[in-house]
Amino acid sequence: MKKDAKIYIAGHRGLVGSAILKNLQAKGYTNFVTRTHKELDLTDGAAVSTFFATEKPAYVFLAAAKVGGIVANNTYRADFIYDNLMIQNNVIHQSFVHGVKKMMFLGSTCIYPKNCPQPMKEDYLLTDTLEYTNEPYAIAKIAGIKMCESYNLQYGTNFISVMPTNLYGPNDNFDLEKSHVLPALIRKMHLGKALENNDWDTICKDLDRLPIEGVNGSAQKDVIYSVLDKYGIQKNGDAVHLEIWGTGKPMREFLWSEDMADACVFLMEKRDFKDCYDAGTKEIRNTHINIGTGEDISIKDLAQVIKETIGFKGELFFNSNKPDGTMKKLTDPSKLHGLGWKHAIDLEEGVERVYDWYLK
Ligand SMILES: NC(=O)C1=CN([C@@H]2O[C@H](COP(=O)(O)OP(=O)(O)OC[C@H]3O[C@@H](n4cnc5c(N)ncnc54)[C@H](OP(=O)(O)O)[C@@H]3O)[C@@H](O)[C@H]2O)C=CC1
Ligand SMILES: C[C@H]1O[C@H](OP(=O)(O)OP(=O)(O)OC[C@H]2O[C@@H](n3cnc4c(=O)[nH]c(N)nc43)[C@H](O)[C@@H]2O)[C@@H](O)[C@@H](O)C1=O
Repeated sequence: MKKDAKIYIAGHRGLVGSAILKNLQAKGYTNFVTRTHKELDLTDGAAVSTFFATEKPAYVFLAAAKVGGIVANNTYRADFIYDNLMIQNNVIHQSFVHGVKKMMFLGSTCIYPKNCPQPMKEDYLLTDTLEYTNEPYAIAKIAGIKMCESYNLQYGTNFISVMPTNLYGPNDNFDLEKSHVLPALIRKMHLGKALENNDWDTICKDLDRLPIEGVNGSAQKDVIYSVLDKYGIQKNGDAVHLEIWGTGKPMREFLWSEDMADACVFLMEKRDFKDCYDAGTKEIRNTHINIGTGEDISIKDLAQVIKETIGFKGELFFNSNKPDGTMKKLTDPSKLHGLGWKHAIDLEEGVERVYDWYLK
């Protein structure tokens, strides 16, 4: 990529898209085109076609998607499959029509089977059935990989796909019902700590409940107690109890979003679709690449790390009425490591950084 080449980052305000933009800027790239969801709805085929015809980007990072945690995926199943298929179909197809030099499609490690051998190699795609909670999202992501691969084979395009593990960092979604586990636990424990300190100012700021002075009245406090209760944060006497969804036993692998962005830019600069050609078998194999750390942690232990970082002293309880999802999904990142890239930020440091960001 030349430093002045026109680069479209779809989803530039999101967790990953914002980190990709920052990474490219730091590396000296200068020519960006961006649109918010409001300015360009990527599910609208005609609007996407007009956008590509007008802007003619040379490179595209497809980091826009309908994204959410386990409950959001399981609840809004139709939205997750429809929005994601439409967004990626439109962006991939228009990238072909308008001669984009290289496009990167972002998938997810939920493309791998529910009971996949661990750690998960790229080879294990489409070898067994998927985890039910995010099956619609995963099927859209698998379609994205196969769409890139098929356009490359039929039309000679250069579209590459990456499959990131669970990500976290600045500009994440902290919605307590729809977000992923790491931002959800940061926010819940931040609120839990404020509740054990009777810090109503912090609670109100966090819940966007204004005017702040009003909460000293007991009626307002009751409202706040019921909001916190809905999110699994309760006060019994002086003790605060905080709900963790599921059994706490599932294992997850977490990657700092800025490391993820660095890996994306690294691969965009270094990797082409033709690199997937296996000279031995004369086949195109594994057209996607895992992006992960190769290390995982149980949800229970993750909760402990966040608890210690934030300084929340209350008790954690596990609600097994909420889904666990897949019990383990650890990537095998050896293909990426073999190309010369490895992550830099470990989980403890990342949790500290994202909590600092959240406080600011
Ligand atoms: N977060 C994670 O843990 C993981 C994410 N991924 C994948 O990485 C990619 C980026 O995810 P992440 O950054 O977390 O997601 P975010 O939810 O943080 O950001 C998604 C972005 O997509 C944009 N967007 C959503 N729908 C539309 C639409 N219909 N039209 C235009 N823009 C739209 C949003 O725009 P706006 O800001 O304007 O609303 C937002 O900027 C996705 O493909 C996701 O599937 C994969 C594995 C894990
Ligand atoms: C990245 C990946 O993310 C999704 O899959 P997931 O990893 O299962 O998502 P998650 O982060 O929401 O949950 C991880 C684990 O954590 C537990 N858990 C505890 N307490 C909370 C909690 O408070 N919130 C959430 N969300 N989970 C919690 C939760 O029960 C589960 O066992 C995909 O749908 C799909 O989007 C995808 O690709």
